[in-house]
Amino acid sequence: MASTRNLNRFWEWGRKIICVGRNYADHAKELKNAVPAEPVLFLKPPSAYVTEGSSIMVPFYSHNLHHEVELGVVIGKGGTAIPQKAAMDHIAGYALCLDMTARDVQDECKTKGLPWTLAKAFNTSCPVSEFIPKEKIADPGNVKIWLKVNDQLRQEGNTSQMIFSIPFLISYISEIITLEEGDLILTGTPKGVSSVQEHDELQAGIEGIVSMKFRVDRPQ
Ligand SMILES: O=C([O-])CC(=O)C(=O)O
Ligand SMILES: [Mg+2]
Repeated sequence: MASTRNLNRFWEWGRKIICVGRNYADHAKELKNAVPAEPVLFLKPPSAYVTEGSSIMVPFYSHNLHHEVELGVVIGKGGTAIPQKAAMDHIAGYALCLDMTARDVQDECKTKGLPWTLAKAFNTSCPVSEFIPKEKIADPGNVKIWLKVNDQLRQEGNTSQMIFSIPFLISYISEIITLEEGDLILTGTPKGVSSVQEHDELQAGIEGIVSMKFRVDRPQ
């Protein structure tokens, strides 16, 4: 039976957020990481979601919070081991997303060989735009995404630069982690990641499709 829940507010569903790392060679290189032969995956909990009107909070244990602008894919039809040729049928739509990252904490985790949870999964680490129905993006493998901090352009990339395509990612991920309606896949960030401070204003967009604004705050 079709679900009666509204995917327009997919962030309220409490489903998985699966993130792909190092999916743009220029970003892998700027952080001195090898270009991966297989997708790098990590998770954020649904408590990481924040929508426009609320602030991104700097975690109290970090002094180097980075923005990463990414195209998000919202799953409309679940599945396990989805073949690449059927992958696009499982998409309900898209959202512009930020993979907020406590870079100092991530660097420490990398050095110690520890998981990235504290660096990537804290409250407000996943700001999202409004839901973009699938029909509004004819080719998700060719859209321009950008991000400005206080009106200065920091990131600009095209999803055509992804190492692993959206159909490949859906197929690869679903073989390991069953995808469910309402799940979100973050497809990785292009180069230009940088530090944000309390009171900064972040603006990001998918050219011609959507834009969004978030303020950065620090808990008192
Ligand atoms: O922390 C990182 O650089 C990995 C990542 O999320 C990305 O490439 O989007
Ligand atoms: Mg990322």
